[in-house]
Parts: sequence; C-alpha cells; structure tokens
Amino acid sequence: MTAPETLRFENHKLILIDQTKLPGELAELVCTTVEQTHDAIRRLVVRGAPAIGIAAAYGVCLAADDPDDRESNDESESDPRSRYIHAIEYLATSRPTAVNLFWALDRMRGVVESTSVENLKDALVAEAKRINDEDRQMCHAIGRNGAPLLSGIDTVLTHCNAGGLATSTWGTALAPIYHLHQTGQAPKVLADETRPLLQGGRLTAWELSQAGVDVTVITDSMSGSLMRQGVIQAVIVGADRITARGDVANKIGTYPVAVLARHHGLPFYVAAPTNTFDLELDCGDDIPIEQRGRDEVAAPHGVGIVPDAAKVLNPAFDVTPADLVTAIITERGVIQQPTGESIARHFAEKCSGHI
Ligand SMILES: CSC[C@@H](O)[C@@H](O)C(=O)COP(=O)(O)O
Repeated sequence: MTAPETLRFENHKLILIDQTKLPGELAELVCTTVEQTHDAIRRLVVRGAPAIGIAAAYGVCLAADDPDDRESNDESESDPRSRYIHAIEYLATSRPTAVNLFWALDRMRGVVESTSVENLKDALVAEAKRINDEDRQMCHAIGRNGAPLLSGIDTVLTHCNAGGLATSTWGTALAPIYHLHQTGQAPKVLADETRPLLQGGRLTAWELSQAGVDVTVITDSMSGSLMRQGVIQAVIVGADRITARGDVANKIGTYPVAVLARHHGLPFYVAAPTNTFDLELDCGDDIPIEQRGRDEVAAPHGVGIVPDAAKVLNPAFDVTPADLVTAIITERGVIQQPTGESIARHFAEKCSGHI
C-alpha cells in the first residue's frame, strides 16, 4: 500500500492531510488562499518542521489567486511582487520555532526578487516543488545515513512525530527505521505519546502501523523505567532548529528523554536535514520557543481536566544541549558528538555523492 501524501499541490491548490483528525479519520484539507495556509500551519493541520516549510512555500504560490488580494484597492497589494512578499511575511508569523519555515520562505523570496513579473507565478510553483522534491531526497538520504546506527538494535524510542507526516515522505527520525524496514530489519519502536497534542500516540503510531513497523505507544513518563529495565537501546528524535554549536530545539519532552538516555548510557540521536540548522544562532537559549494556548493542556478534546483557577504552561518545544547528543544525522552524513567545530566542518565539506 502506498502511504497517502502529507501534502501535495494540484490544480493550484494545496492539499493537506488534516493531522488534527488522525488517527480517527484520514481527511484532507484543501487550501486555496494564503490565509487558509497560515491557519492550517498554526492549527497543526500540517506540522513538523520540514512539512511546515514545504506547506508555506506552496502557500506563497496561492497569493496569485487570493481573492482578498485581487479585490484589494491598495495599489501596492495589486502589484504581484508586493503581493507575494506580503504573503511571505504573513506566513512567517504562523509558527516561530521551526527554522525550516523561514528557510523555505527565504527561498521563495529569492525567486520573487530575481524573476520577471510575467514569469513569477510559474517560477514560484517550480521553486516550491523543488523544495518538496529535495525534502524527499533528504529524507531518503537521512534514512541511508542513519540506518547503520540503528541496525541490530531491538528497540528504539522516539518522541513526537518526525516521520512521513512531518515531511514529504519518510521523515527524519523515522527514516532510518523505514530504511531498515525495507529489508525486514527495522527495530521495534516505542513511541512516546507526547503530551499535550499526542503527536506520538496519534501520528507516529498511525504511520508506523500503516507501514507494518512494530510500534508500541507509551506515556511520556514511562521511558525512564523502561531504560532502567534494559528495554530501550537507543533514542532517535527529529529537530525544529539546531544551533551552530549543536543545541537542539524539538518537541517539549525531548530534553528529559536526552537526560535519561545519558543517565542510562544510551545513544541519543537527532535526525534532521541541514536546512534545520540555524548557523546564525550559537546558543539554544536564543531559539524562540512557541508558547501555545491553555486549552491544549487544560481541556484536551474539549474536556476540562484542570481547574479554572490553576495556571497552565504550554511551551511547544524544549532545547537539548549539544553535549547530550550522541550524533546528528543529516542528508550529508553523521556528525558524531556535535560541537561548533564538527558542525562547521560538516557544512564546509563538499557533499559527497548524491543526497
Ligand atoms: C521531522 S519533524 C521534526 C520536528 O518538527 C518534530 O519532532 C516536532 O517537534 C514537531 O512539532 P509540531 O508541534 O508537531 O510541529
């Protein structure tokens, strides 16, 4: 069975799997405007750092047909170039942490600034499709590069969803698992349920079980005792932003898993394409962390579980310092024990072979 596509662009429409409805319903959401794309990213209809970037790139293309823009009396708004720049700036406000969003929008801005107005619409669609295709190749390359690290392992733990639903295809953290699965050698996967929005329990469990990979969902508080019992041999997660010295922002709850892995002497791997690096930031404390609404924690599925008088914290991400990371797997290779120097070398080296 071929897996449904996380997102695609057809007849100048952006079609997304509505991830808020999984696993109960496999429904699609069609975006025809920039506004709808912004809303889909903000509501996590489409989520995961690479997928957010790709969706935003396609979202820029929708500015061409946006009825709000066409009806605008503002002269600057009817100029195609400023309409696209406006869309880019607006989409950049959808979520703050995943740097892939800004990376993809910068590529789209480059096209707006370097293309004649008459060719702009087609050139933007072509660039968004290139971003999408490159992501597909990067996922497969991460799968190849990461597979030796997980080969022979019985059980691996992952947090959140860094799989096909977070990218155009295999994902990042799940890519080595899918790679090994092709030859029947995938490890068993433990998926942290990942409070509060349950990307692990809903999405990782859904896509791995669809693919026939052995997956077991655990609550976020179980991993420590399972490590102590020797059930887990390695941890692999994705990333939303990695700094120049290797600090990693990823879904809230990743940092405690990294601490637990260190305590139990287990490898803690991060898998991410090079466009998840923000080389302008050195320290992870400078990564903007998205703060989301109270109800995601206090009233999941509309059912209140926290008294009104109590305050709630809901940061969507945390930062794992580089010294807790055993290796970062990218489409170019593996950075063992990431530091500022090893990351700079990774970027300086010519990409060997194909991605
Ligand atoms: C390949 S996706 C990597 C990360 O984006 C993923 O682990 C994650 O934290 C996603 O968070 P989300 O809030 O679901 O967008």
